[in-house]
Amino acid sequence: MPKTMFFILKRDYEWRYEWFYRQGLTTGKAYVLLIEEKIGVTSAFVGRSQDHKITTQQHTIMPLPKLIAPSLLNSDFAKLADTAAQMKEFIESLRKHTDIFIDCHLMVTDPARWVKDFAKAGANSLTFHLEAVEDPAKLIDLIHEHGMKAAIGIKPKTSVESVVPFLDKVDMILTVEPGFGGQSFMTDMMPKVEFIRQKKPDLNIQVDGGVDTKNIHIASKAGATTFVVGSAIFKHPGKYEAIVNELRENASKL
Ligand SMILES: O=C(CO)[C@@H](O)[C@H](O)COP(=O)(O)O
Repeated sequence: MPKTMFFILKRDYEWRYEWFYRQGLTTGKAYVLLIEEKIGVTSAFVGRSQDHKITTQQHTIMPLPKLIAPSLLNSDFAKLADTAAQMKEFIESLRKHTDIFIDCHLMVTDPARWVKDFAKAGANSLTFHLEAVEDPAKLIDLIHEHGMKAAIGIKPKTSVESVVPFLDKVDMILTVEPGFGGQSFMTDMMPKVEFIRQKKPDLNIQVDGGVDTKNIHIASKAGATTFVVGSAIFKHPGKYEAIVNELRENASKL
């Protein structure tokens, strides 16, 4: 029996076509019907023709949420931990008080050395720098084996193409020069975000460095979904919640 050809037109970040085939159905010309965006939910109607009769199915595609990730690097807490070992202890003590998702950005030369310790300490995700490891795929597997998500950070001068082989296995972070907070937001890094978003419409892409209420929409429009924010939050003691809410609101304004 010939095949039926389907395709889905999804408008989450960019219009994109997914072609897939099903065995055993009549070959027909596929139609894409209206995409509806209602209350942040995109519905794709997949049309197909079979024996010259068009039927449709509605698929609901939830766009990725926009997440604010406060970075403790530039906060009073950070004074407690200026080495990976101290950071591990800090995570252990933090974990006793909260079940919040903790993403540890390991700006260290031998991240593999810390995987087991940070998993035991209660980290949910480890971000390592592509520039710091010989075999990123092996480290990603090690992080996954310890029950954590894996993310790759790349420095401004590192080409975005260098992470393409790993995009199926990680979240992604694009960052300023690693190691310290308070740097300026790098608008010229946004084409990297757009490049990855085009390749991976459903990948969580983090932007880190100088993000604040005035520029977060730039990163969001480029396709970022998680925003690492340090100074813009922690330089306003007592106003954290209001700032995080404003960040989240501005990230959603596209
Ligand atoms: O993690 C890094 C650099 O490695 C910093 O970019 C911060 O964590 C974010 O700091 P701010 O720029 O928001 O102060």
